[in-house]
Amino acid sequence: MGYILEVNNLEKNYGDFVAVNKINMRVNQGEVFALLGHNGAGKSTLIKMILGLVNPTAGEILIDGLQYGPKSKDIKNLIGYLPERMNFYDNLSAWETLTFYAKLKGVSSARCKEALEQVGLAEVKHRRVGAFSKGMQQRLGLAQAIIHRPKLLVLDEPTTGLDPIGILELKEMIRTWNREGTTIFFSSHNLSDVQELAENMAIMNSGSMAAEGSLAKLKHDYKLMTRIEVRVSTDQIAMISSLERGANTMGQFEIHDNTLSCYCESQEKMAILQRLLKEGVEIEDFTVEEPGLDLVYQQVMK
Ligand SMILES: Nc1ncnc2c1ncn2[C@@H]1O[C@H](COP(=O)(O)OP(=O)(O)OP(=O)(O)O)[C@@H](O)[C@H]1O
Repeated sequence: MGYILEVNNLEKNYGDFVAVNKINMRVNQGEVFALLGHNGAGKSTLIKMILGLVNPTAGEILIDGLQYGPKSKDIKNLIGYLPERMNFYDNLSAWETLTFYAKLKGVSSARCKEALEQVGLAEVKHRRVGAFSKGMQQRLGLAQAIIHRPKLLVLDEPTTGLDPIGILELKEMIRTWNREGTTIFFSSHNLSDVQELAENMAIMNSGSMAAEGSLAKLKHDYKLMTRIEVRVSTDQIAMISSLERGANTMGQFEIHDNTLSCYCESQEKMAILQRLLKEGVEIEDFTVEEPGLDLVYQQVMK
C-alpha cells in the first residue's frame, strides 16, 4: 500500500535547543496512527513540520511521496488539520464559518452541508459559534478539517476537553472516516484512546523517537508478557507441580496454592491452555491479563 507519510532524519533546533532530534517515522496509507510523548517531547513541533508550518533544520518529509517546495499546494490539499485549539469568529454562524473555510480550500458550499451532517451540526448550522460548547466547536473544527476530503487527517490532541459522550462520538467519526479510506494521524496523552484506535504508534521522548510500531510489537520489544492464571481443584496440585518440574515446561510458570500462573507471548496463550487440557489438568477457572499500553509507555520512558 505504501506510506502516506515518511519522515527521515528530521531535526528542528530553536537556537541551541534541539526540539526534534533526527526522527524517522513511517505512516501507512489507510491506517490510524498515534503520536505519544510527555509535555514538551516535541509532538507539536513534529506536527507543524508535517503540515509545512515550521521549516525543519534538517531531514526530509514525504507526504504521499511529495516534498514541500514547488509541490506545497498539492500537499496541503492532501492534509486536513484539527489544531488543539481552534479560534473561530464568535459572531459568525457554523454555516458562515464553514463556507469561509470552503472558499479558502476551493471547495463548493454543497460540501459544507455534507461536512456539517457528518459532524452532527446540521441542525444548529445557523447558530452563532460564540454560543457553541467546547464539544460543538471541536465538531466544527473537524468539519473544516475534512471539508476538502483529505487523504491524511492530522488531529492534535483531539479528545482533550471533551466530555465522555463527546469522546465516544469523536472516536466513532474517526473510525468512519478511516473506514472510508482516510489515514488518521493523531497526537494524544490518553493511552486508552490510543490503544483503542491506533494500529501503529510512535512514542517521543525529549525530542527523540523512543519507540515505534504496533502495540503487539512494542510489547514484544519490551518483553512484556501476557499472564494466564489457571485455578485447579486442590487434588490437582500435585499434577500441575509435576508439570512444572517435568519435561513439559511451557514458558515461565509459577504455582501458588492451587493457582498456576504462566507468562507467555500473547499469541501463545491459547496453545498453553490447550496444552494444560491435553495434560489432563481440570481447569476450574482462568484469567488472562494482557499488558496494556500504560505498561509499555512506562517501560519506554524508563
Ligand atoms: N518557537 C519555539 N521557540 C523555542 N522553543 C520552542 C518553540 N516551540 C517549541 N519549543 C520548545 O520545543 C519543545 C517541544 O515543544 P512541543 O510544543 O513540540 O512539545 P509537545 O510534545 O507538543 O508538548 P505538549 O504535549 O505540551 O503539547 C519544548 O521544550 C518547547 O518549549
